[in-house]
Amino acid sequence: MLTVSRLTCSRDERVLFRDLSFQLQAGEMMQIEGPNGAGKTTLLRMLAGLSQPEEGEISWQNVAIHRQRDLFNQQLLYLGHHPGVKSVLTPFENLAFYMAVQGGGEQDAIWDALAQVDLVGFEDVPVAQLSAGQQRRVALARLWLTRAPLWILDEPLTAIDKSGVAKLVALFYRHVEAGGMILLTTHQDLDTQAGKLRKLRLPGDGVAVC
Ligand SMILES: Nc1ncnc2c1ncn2[C@@H]1O[C@H](COP(=O)(O)OP(=O)(O)OP(=O)(O)O)[C@@H](O)[C@H]1O
Repeated sequence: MLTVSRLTCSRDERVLFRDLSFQLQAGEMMQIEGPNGAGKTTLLRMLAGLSQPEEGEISWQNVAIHRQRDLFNQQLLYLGHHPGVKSVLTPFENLAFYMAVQGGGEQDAIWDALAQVDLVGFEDVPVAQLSAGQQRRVALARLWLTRAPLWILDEPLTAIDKSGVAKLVALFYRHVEAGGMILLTTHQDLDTQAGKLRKLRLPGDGVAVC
């Protein structure tokens, strides 16, 4: 369970959110909504432990995340705006590296992940030579490899074509149905399984609405 207690954040003297509190339980997916500049990325980075809140606390399984940094990082998959893959390596090498960091696994799993994101045939091409959408797909392929229960995904559907989006959204719902947790931002409509998606709106004026 991820617990957010009374988080406050301002940028350039503008309050993005104030006293923000919520819990995300196993089996839940929450979409952070709001206009450009409302603070969605800022909030997700904070929840991933990449920046500190001015006030408030973030806990994972009832322990503050800054007190269990390594454990929290093992339980988390964070995908930010940038693909976060090494551009001189190939898709296969990037995913093999990710598997090794996770503690190893079968090569078949890498081929399966490459197939899921339609990159079979491009596995040996340096990432720098792939299109923007393909580079994004290399990063997203980690979702098929990870064992982390908590996914924090900033605009995961950006630059992805229609069939890719459908596959990803199906994976998101499978992950939460299996007891995982997802916090994500997207400007796309995810209401394919209404009732299973919680929403948090950041209007950008400091008053968030759950
Ligand atoms: N490192 C920073 N220093 C100063 N201001 C920042 C910093 N990062 C973000 N901001 C400001 O904080 C506000 C919120 O930015 P953020 O990227 O969180 O918005 P967002 O809701 O994710 O927007 P978008 O939908 O455009 O991605 C913006 O006004 C931005 O200029």
